[in-house]
Amino acid sequence: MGIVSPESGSCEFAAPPRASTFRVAVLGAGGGIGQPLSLLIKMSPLVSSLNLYDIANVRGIAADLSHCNSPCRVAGFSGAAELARCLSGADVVIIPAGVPRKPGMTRDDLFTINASIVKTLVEAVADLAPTALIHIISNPVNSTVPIAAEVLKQKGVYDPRKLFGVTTLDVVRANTFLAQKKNLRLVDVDVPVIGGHAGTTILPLLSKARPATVLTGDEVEELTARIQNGGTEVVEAKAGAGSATLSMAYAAARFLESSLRGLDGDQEVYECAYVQSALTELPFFASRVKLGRKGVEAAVPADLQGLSGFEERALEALKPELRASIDKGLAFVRKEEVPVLVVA
Ligand SMILES: NC(=O)C1=CN([C@@H]2O[C@H](COP(=O)(O)OP(=O)(O)OC[C@H]3O[C@@H](n4cnc5c(N)ncnc54)[C@H](O)[C@@H]3O)[C@@H](O)[C@H]2O)C=CC1
Ligand SMILES: O=C([O-])CC(=O)C(=O)O
Repeated sequence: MGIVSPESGSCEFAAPPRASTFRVAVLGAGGGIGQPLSLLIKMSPLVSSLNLYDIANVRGIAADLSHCNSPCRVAGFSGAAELARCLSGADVVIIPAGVPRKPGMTRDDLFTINASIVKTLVEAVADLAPTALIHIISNPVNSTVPIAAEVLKQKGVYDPRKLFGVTTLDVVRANTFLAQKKNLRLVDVDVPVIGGHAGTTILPLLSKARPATVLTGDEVEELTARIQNGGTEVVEAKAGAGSATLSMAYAAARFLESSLRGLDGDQEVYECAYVQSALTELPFFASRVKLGRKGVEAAVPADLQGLSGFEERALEALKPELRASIDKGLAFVRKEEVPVLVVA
């Protein structure tokens, strides 16, 4: 629509709308992450339809959000009987359904409950939105992503380019903590984070940070530990009231935006994510990936080349735990005996 400029009286045209808009479903939308994430998605110009699903009642949340005067249409679906309608036509399905940690728990302690939740939800996605991108937030991500992959394989619809464990919060924390430590302009900072999403499997590559930053050995160790323990820092501060929700919603919204830009044909869209990977001997691994029209276009091997000695050692050290978490997820779906996982 043209806009008449009061100064010149001429008719100017607003920037053309983007080529595409997308349909997004959030499963677990009533929770601590689901609600603020849904608000951020409602604000996205790339999203035309937002479907909220939870076993709890989300109709009120949907009604509330729908009053925001952004164009995205919002609908709420509560209870398993409404899941099919929620998923129908989705381009991206985001899954933050499941229980969060309490102080003293590891992410792996959530496996008992969350593995079944993720399995059931991904079975429905496989049946009803088999071509959608799937963003898994539910912990333990190191195992829930292999669970999802195995479910999709058994259903005959697995496309490894479309399944992601959301590790963006690790990058968000790494950027924030490094910028604070070295007094950098936050907007310029970018730290790739590889490996997985639990304790020492989270490996920030500070030697690859942009802008290039000189850090002492002690600074690297201190920053690495803080990034690895970022989740626990929040769990302890919340003292029994859950884990990170607002920063996670922010991170998940960023990852969604990047995924949608990729789907929309934007070039040079990169994010770190936990995906099926051939970068190491581990079948799933978080690294920087290029996002495109079909999801992951390629993993970026360059980040793993020329690591510091500290990073090399940390990478080798994380592999046994990450492999055990992957095997535990796969065994759960294959109904094999679940291997015992020892985590710090
Ligand atoms: N990937 C990451 O970086 C992060 C992952 N998380 C994980 O995200 C998950 C959710 O955390 P919060 O939102 O804080 O928990 P929450 O307990 O506040 O919300 C979870 C929601 O899931 C719903 N839910 C449970 N079972 C369901 C099912 N079968 N179908 C649909 N909805 C279901 C619940 O009703 C609830 O509304 C946890 O597993 C947590 O560990 C949390 C922070 C960061
Ligand atoms: O720590 C947790 O349990 C939640 C999480 O994954 C994070 O904040 O990184």
